[in-house]
Amino acid sequence: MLPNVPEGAPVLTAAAMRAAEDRAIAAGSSVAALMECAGTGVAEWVHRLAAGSEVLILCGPGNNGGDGYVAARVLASRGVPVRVAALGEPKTAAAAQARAAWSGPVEAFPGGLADGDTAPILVDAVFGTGLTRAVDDAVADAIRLLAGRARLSIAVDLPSGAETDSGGDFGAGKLANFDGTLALGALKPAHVLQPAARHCGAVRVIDIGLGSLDAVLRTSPRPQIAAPGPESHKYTRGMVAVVGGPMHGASELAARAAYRAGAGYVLLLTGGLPHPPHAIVRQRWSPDALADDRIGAVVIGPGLGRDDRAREKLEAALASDRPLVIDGDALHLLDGRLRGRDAPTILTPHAGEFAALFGAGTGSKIMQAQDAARKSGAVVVVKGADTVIAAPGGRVQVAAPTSAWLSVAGTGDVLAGTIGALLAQHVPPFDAASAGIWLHGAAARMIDRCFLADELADALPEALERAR
Ligand SMILES: NC(=O)C1=CN([C@@H]2O[C@H](COP(=O)(O)OP(=O)(O)OC[C@H]3O[C@@H](n4cnc5c(N)ncnc54)[C@H](O)[C@@H]3O)[C@@H](O)[C@H]2O)[C@@H](O)CC1
Ligand SMILES: [K+]
Repeated sequence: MLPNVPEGAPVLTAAAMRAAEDRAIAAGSSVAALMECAGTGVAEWVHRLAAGSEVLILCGPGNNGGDGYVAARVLASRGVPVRVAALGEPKTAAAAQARAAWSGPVEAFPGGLADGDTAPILVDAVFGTGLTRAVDDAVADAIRLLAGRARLSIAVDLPSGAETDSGGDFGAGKLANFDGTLALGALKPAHVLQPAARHCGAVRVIDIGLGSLDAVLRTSPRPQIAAPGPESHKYTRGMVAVVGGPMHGASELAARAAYRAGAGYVLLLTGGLPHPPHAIVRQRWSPDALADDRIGAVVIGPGLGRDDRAREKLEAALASDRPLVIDGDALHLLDGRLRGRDAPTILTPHAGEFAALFGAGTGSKIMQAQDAARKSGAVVVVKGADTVIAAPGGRVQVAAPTSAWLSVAGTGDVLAGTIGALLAQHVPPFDAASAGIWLHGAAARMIDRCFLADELADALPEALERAR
């Protein structure tokens, strides 16, 4: 049930890590001291997890390899059987010092390891944040093979071959799958962005003495959502209007999710005959349908359609001064029409909708989301297995990876309704988006597999129970 990366944690790029390292050194530390901390921290985790089994540590030529030599020395001093295999001699002074302090043999990697060789515990300290180009095929293949054969595989800082800042895979499909990754000092984008994130396994951060870290990017925190009090009534709990269209199911799901996420009153503007759940108030759409100033948020897009009538509804929603969640079909009709809108606006595109709206951008998903938020003036939620939330002012979060079972029809509609409920309760838009994604992810993890979007909506109250 635990998310596999720490919540609310700073995420630093390779350059930001180097800057933090420089600050620590200026304050009296040294690369060797940081490496000693890192390697000792790795050894402590491995010692605990290895439970006496033999450990094979693969060391690269840079400081990631240096961490590996330190870990080997510390593990051996604690009586753990350790083997070290290295990709050449160390190229940095700190790594050479760590290598010199390792008194055991060093096997050649990958060539020196006999075919079929392995150890129950495999530690990858080949490359970390210093990797700037693709890893040789023979090296990538050997890491993948050894990690696959091991009972437990652990990456030091990053799976070797991961691109630190974009979460890309330098090896183009050759990254090994690890059971765990020990992030040194702080998370990096590759721990949360795909495809690298899925290769990390459970990520834990090791404190290496860098002090407090200031980062623009963080993982989404667990939200704190207050329960209603004695003074609450249906309108203070938040009134959500869902503007529907020809695909009734989608707007029904958004409306249901809004209630399940705590809204006090949900109005579904599609019309039609009454049917369960009767708590959803169904009305026909009219141009002045959004004039009720008790409406705290409008959700538009799920099941809206893309015809002239849909355009007319979107036009009215954009012209209103209500906070808006714009999703699905409505994103396809936007055409840059957000300019000049003062009320809070949240856009929730998936990758395809994002590209259609903002074009095929360059840079990491994080940078593209920040750019889109700046250009549109809206909070932009770029959905996916690595959902990024960006605000126009530059604030940005990545949600912890959640259940891949969310890849089913209707879950996006549930998310739009969930965010709508929080927005209607006057949660600021960035926080509403962040908390909505957290609730949605937590609900998915709780119901586990093969769920219907309706069931996801119905699991939101249990997720809310954990958001206190
Ligand atoms: N930044 C920090 O604060 C700290 C970093 N530490 C460790 O240092 C790592 C970064 O160390 P480095 O910058 O030395 O870099 P790495 O150890 O990640 O790798 C760089 C080395 O690999 C070589 N290299 C790069 N791409 C290659 C390729 N495709 N094929 C073959 N060789 C390649 C480089 O020439 C260099 O020798 C971190 O990931 C972490 O493990 C820790 O030791 C201590 C503190
Ligand atoms: K590594």
